[in-house]
Amino acid sequence: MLLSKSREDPAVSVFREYIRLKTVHPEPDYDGALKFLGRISEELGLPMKKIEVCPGRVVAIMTWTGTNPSLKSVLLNSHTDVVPVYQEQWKYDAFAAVKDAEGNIYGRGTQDMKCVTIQYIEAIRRLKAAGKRFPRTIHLTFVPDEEVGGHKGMESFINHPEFKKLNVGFALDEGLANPTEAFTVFYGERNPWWITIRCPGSPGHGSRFVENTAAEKLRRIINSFLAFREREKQRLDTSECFTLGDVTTVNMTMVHGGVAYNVIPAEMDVSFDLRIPPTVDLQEFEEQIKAWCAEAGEGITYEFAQKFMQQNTTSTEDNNPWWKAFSSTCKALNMTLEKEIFPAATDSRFIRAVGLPAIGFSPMNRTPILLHDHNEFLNEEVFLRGITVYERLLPVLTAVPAQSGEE
Ligand code: MET
Ligand SMILES: [Zn+2]
Ligand SMILES: [Zn+2]
Repeated sequence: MLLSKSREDPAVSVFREYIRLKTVHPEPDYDGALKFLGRISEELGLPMKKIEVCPGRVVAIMTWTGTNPSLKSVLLNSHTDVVPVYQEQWKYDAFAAVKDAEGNIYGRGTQDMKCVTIQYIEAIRRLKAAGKRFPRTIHLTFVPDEEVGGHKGMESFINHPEFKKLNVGFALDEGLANPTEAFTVFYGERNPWWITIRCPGSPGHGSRFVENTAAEKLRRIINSFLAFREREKQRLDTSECFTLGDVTTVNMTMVHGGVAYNVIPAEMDVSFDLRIPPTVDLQEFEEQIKAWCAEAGEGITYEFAQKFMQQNTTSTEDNNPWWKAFSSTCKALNMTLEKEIFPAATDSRFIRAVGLPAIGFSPMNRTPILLHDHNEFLNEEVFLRGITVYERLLPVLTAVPAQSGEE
């Protein structure tokens, strides 16, 4: 036991230390994360800037200045927060970073996305130790609140003057594990729409056939949305080439209404989580929602809690120098890439929304997709291989020749 512990790669120990920080919602220990990152910045000899983009919400930026700092930079983004756990469903404490005999490290954030944060850091540690310098500057950004929508995190930061100062040319952010030998890369995302539909109706005594009730309208709304859900599911199930990112998902996630068993309510509300691929015409889609509301009865209104409207995707053509740099390095490492639309949402959507290219990539092959799930884990060998991947990617990405518009 002692022997195996003493043999652990120091990068794995740093990863496990980071997993132990409870940056978990609803009250993430962001101070703990900033302290940890501050120490790393000293170890690496890279300056770290802290920008409070909203009260209590700090973005940390570590910078490795290039030999030609007027060129656009490469951004390595990661979020520091993680989603809550159902501890009773876990094999081990979700914040203990237990490593089992096979080298699987268990913990919330092992896949989403504390692995990537430490892989960036450890790749840079190795490159610095080898005395390397690169033409383009590398910025590492560590952002809060991705898991609660990014409003007080990347969405605020992207509009901050400090973000403009970074002069970003290309960004890497998180992706997903892949259970096969291949690695998945994401060049776009589905748009999250969170909608609540309010169905007003005539109230009355629970013993009567009242006309125009909220519940009848609610039922029609639910039927329309869930029938559409079924059609989209069919489309995914019957297609050879579609992945989840290519169809629209609809899930009914909340229902509210009613005051007593025997009072017909004056209003009932239903909420849906919709994820819409970038190929869908969003105006048309909203018209469809309006039509469902109109068909379901009088007075129905809707409201969005989240309505992302940007549909930019990042080029994965070989004539794009960033993609070429990324994909040719992966090829040289004998990695097979599967290009997909990200089925959920990440901070990349804010980066792409301001017109910058961003690739979602977490180098985890031979790994089941367990983000947000019980017993999230990552094998230490897969983790260590990922460091090597970034160690190879960074010199190539930071040596992409100046493009037109760059001096
Ligand atoms: N990453 C989380 C998700 O996809 C939160 C993003 S906000 C839509 O649900
Ligand atoms: Zn994530
Ligand atoms: Zn997540």
